[in-house]
Amino acid sequence: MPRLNSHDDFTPLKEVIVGSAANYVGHDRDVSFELFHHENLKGFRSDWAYPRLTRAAAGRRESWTIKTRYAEELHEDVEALAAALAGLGIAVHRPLPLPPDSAPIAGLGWEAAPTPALNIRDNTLILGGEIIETPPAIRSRYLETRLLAPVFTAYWEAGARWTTMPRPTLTDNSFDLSYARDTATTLGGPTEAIEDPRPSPYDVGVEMMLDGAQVLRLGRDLVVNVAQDNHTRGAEWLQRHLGHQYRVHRVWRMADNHIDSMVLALRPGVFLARHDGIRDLMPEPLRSWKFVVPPEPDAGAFPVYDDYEDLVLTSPYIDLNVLSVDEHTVLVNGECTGLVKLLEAEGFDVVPVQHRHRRLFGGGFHCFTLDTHRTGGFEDYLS
Ligand SMILES: NC(=[NH2+])NCCC[C@H](N)C(=O)O
Repeated sequence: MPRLNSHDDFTPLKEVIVGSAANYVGHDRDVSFELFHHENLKGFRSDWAYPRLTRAAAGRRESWTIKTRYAEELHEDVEALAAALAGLGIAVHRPLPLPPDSAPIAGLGWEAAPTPALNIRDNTLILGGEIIETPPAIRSRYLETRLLAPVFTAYWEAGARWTTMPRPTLTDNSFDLSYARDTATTLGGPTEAIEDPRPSPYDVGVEMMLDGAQVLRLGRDLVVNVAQDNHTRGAEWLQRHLGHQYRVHRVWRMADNHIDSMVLALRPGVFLARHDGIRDLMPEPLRSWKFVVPPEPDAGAFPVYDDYEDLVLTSPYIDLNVLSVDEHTVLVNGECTGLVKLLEAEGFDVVPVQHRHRRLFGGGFHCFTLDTHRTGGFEDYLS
C-alpha cells in the first residue's frame, strides 16, 4: 500500500476508498438522527420535498424501513461508481460490507441499528499523511469507521499517522440544539425545534462533534463549517491538534453540518458553489476565487418518492457533491444534466456516473468517497 497523501480535493487522484451500500435496510430514527437531518426532515417546505414530521422525535427510536428496490439500485450505483474510478486507473479500496441482519450496536444508555460505511467522507478526515476519525453525531453511525479499519490498518502499516478524536457519549443532553431551534434553514424556511431531551446518568454536557465532511481541505488552509457548540468544540480540537502549521478558518452556519453540497474546490481559484451568497460566507482570502454556480435543480430529475414512506435526507442541491479526479476531470451524476453542461462549458471533462437515489441516502460522490492519495502536497493556495 503506498503512503497516505491527501491534502485537497482536486490534484490528481491515485487512490480512493469508495463506500459500501450493502445491506442498507433502514434508518433508526432517534434523537441523534432527527437532529442531524433536521433541516431536510422538517425545514424544507416545498411541494416536491418530504413533508414535515408530525410527532416530536426526542428520546424515541423508531426503525424506518427503506424499500428494497431503492436499496438495491443504490448498491448498483455505488458499485458502478467504484468501477468507474477503477476504469480511470485509480486504485479503489473498499470498507467491509455491513453484514445482513447485523445486531444493534450500543453505547452508554442507548442502542441503535448500524448502517453501512457508505458516506465515508463524514466520519473520517484525511489530512496529508494522517487519518483522523471524527466524532460521530448519529448513534447508528458510531462504529462505522470500524468497517474501514482494514484499509486504515494497511495505510498505518505503510507509515500513516492514525488518530481518533475524542469519542462522544451521545446522550440526549450531549447535543446543542441551538441551530435547530433558532435558524432559518439554508434552504430559506424556518425549522421546528426538537425539544424534550431525556436526562441520563451518563450526561457529560455538550460534547465535541464534527464530521470530516464539515471541512473543506485546501492544503494548509482548512475551512470548517460551524453551526453550533458541538461543532465549535470539534473545530477547537482540530486547531489545537494541528497547531500553527494549518490555518483553520471557521465559517459560521454556511450549512447545518456538511459543507460539501454548499461548496467544493474544483481547482485552485475555482469553487463550485450552491448559490452566489456562498462567496460572502467564505473566509476573506478566498472570496476572490471564481464561484461557479449551477442552475437550480430540476425537480423532474429526481425519482418520485412517497411522501410518507420514503425519507428524503438531502436537499435537491445534492448533485453539487461531485468528485474531482484532477483539476480538469470531474465525476458528476449523469442525471443532473444542468450541472454536466455547465461544467463542460467551464472547460471541464465530465465523467457522468449514474446516481439515482441521492436524496434518500444522504450523499453524492464526494460523500461516498475518501481520497487517500492525491499528488498534491501541503500547499499554500492563498499566497
Ligand atoms: N458528506 C455528506 N454526507 N454530504 C452531504 C450533505 C448533504 C446536505 N445536507 C444536503 O442536504 O444537501
